[in-house]
Amino acid sequence: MIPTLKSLGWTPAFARQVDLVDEDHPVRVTAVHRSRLDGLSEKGPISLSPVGPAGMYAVGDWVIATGHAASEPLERVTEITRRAAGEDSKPQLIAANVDTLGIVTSCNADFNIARLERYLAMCAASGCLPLVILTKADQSDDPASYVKQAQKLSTLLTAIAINATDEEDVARLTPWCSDGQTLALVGSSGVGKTTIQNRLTDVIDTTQGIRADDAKGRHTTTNRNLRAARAGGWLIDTPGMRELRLVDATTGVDEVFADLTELATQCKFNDCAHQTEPGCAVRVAIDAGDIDADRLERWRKLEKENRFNTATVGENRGHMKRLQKMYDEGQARGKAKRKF
Ligand SMILES: Nc1nc2c(ncn2[C@@H]2O[C@H](COP(=O)(O)OP(=O)(O)OP(=O)(O)O)[C@@H](O)[C@H]2O)c(=O)[nH]1
Ligand SMILES: [Zn+2]
Repeated sequence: MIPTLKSLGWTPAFARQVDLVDEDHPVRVTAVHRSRLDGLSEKGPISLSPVGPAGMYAVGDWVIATGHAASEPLERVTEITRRAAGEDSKPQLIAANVDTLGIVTSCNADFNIARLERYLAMCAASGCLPLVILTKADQSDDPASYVKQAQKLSTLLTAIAINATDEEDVARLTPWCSDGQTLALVGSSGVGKTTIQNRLTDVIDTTQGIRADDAKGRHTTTNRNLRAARAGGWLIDTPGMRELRLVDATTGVDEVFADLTELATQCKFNDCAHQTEPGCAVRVAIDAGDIDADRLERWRKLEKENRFNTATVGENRGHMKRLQKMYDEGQARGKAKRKF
């Protein structure tokens, strides 16, 4: 089935970035290879050559195709990044334009508030809406208590308890993957991500390919990374998606711990560490039982980790920027005709 632009997730936020002329048409990136992009447009699957290093694109990006040349990615609505594997901390793009981040955990020992907060901070930094999916509800005596605990973490999030092996239960997730909506799932191994994805999409065999036209002839592209949901939306599932770490989430941490950051503004000292300082509003709230001391500890830990990650990533980003500038200067070809 050939999708429409709207069903691919094209919105006014992207439309207003470009003036389409002649043969130009928007393409959603479905896979990023070393020197080639797979995409899907109103005309069907297409293979594109990137305008710069392939690393500047992510699954879910929108580009403008002129023939088989891709423009640089249009400005993203959301952006999920992580630190690359190993100890160097280059930020790595995982996915773009994901509307909802499904944070999957189970109604059992996997359920862990600190981990949820970490994912929520990352979600807030990416710009996605958080959806907490509590699986294995069928194996818990009291799934509602897990929903309650998760819901307490943020008014922005929706928490749902399901049995991921039950078709009807999983169907409750369709509002987040219908009408061109893009959903991505994160969570520990074994919590049920694959089970959910297979029920939301028709393609069980993830290696199944679709045919695509290419300048060099016909070849096979796989739709493994951006999978069509039965309900009319999309699921992003990339290897990187499965192993996310907190990066550049300063705003995210502040958002998840808004109650604490708000309180901290009332401390007597600007640089209050909320330990033994006089006039500490946070300690007063803890002593009064309004705030959990553990929560303060988790906040400290996340802030510290995030500060460290952001510093090293920032250094790398400067390097990436210089590299990009070189590419930009060398290649004026096939760029999107942006209005601004
Ligand atoms: N009873 C029950 N079993 C579930 C549920 N969700 C997942 N499972 C089972 O848990 C096992 C692991 O599920 P997966 O979907 O493979 O988990 P995953 O998150 O994709 O794991 P990774 O691929 O390792 O990241 C499978 O045997 C599922 O059938 C649930 O809600 N209820
Ligand atoms: Zn304080």
